[in-house]
Amino acid sequence: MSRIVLEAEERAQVAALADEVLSGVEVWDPLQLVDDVTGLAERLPLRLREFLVHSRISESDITVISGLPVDEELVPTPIGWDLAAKTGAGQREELVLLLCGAVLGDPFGWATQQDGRVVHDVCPAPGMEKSLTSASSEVALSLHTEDVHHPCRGDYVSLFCLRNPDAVGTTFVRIGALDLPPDTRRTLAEQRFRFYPDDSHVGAVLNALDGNEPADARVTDREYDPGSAIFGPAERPYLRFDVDFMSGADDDAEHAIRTAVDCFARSVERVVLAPGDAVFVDNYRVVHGREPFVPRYDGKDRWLKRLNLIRDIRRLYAISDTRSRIIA
Ligand SMILES: NC(=[NH2+])NCCC[C@H](N)C(=O)O
Ligand SMILES: O=C(O)CCC(=O)C(=O)O
Ligand SMILES: [Fe+2]
Repeated sequence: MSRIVLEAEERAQVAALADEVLSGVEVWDPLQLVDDVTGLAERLPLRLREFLVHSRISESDITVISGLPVDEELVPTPIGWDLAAKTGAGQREELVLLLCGAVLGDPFGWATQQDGRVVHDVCPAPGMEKSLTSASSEVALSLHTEDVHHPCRGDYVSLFCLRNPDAVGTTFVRIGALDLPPDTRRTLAEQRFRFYPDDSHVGAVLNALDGNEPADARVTDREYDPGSAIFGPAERPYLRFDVDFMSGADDDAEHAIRTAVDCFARSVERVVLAPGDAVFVDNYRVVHGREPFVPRYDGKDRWLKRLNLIRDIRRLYAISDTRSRIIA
């Protein structure tokens, strides 16, 4: 994990940049700003930019910025992402995340997720306590690759912490730390797996199931080509994994999934994000999840902003028929 802690002066510089940009926009819409943030990010503190560029080039597994500005008069935590969207809660924080993220990659979103927004809210929602989505609380969010089903899933998933009063941990397994038996590793590297949209993708799954069925019971409106769970350079491989939304083609492949899950449990690390911390998780090198917690619904709940980043937005344009940052 690589970490930078901003000095007070650097924090003030980021806040001033964000305030200046915000004062020039009439209606806050991150999608309108997204073409500009890469240029604006040139005005972040030099030490921060150098740190992020180095992270990108070295493929740092987990990159943390501490000491980013969070509004001292931050509004209460919205009760669910849809309320956050409706009220426009945490706009300056969305912009701060966009500015930092733009140094690592190009921001994009999903038409099927959180109403097609570019910046998401991660906060607990009533009725979702035991769901398999980021709005859950009482159950652990299993270790996953973000948006495991899609070839254009993010190179990074980034999380900016606005509140975390109960010190709930975000969990990680770095593929470099995984001690997989050789035969399991070999099986995972074969194209014997299918990956499905997770339950946060509304409309991507035709029959919403209750989460207890095997992943391949999720009948969808598109074909899911078999792929491998481990791929890329042998000396520095990539991982694609979400036990809740993948299936193996045969008994051996299913067994490899279960063995990998057991190995994850032995290599899991945790980071407790504090307000002002942003983490950029390399979505090819690391699976991430979250510990369970008790939701409050009193305005003081844990609250993160989330942003997906792809290293080159053209990978997305190339498989689309419109030039959009929102994957249909
Ligand atoms: N194993 C899982 N629960 N995967 C889904 C992860 C949560 C999903 N990314 C969301 O935004 O809600
Ligand atoms: O809440 C967290 O710490 C992680 C949530 C997560 O995995 C996500 O929002 O994709
Ligand atoms: Fe996630």
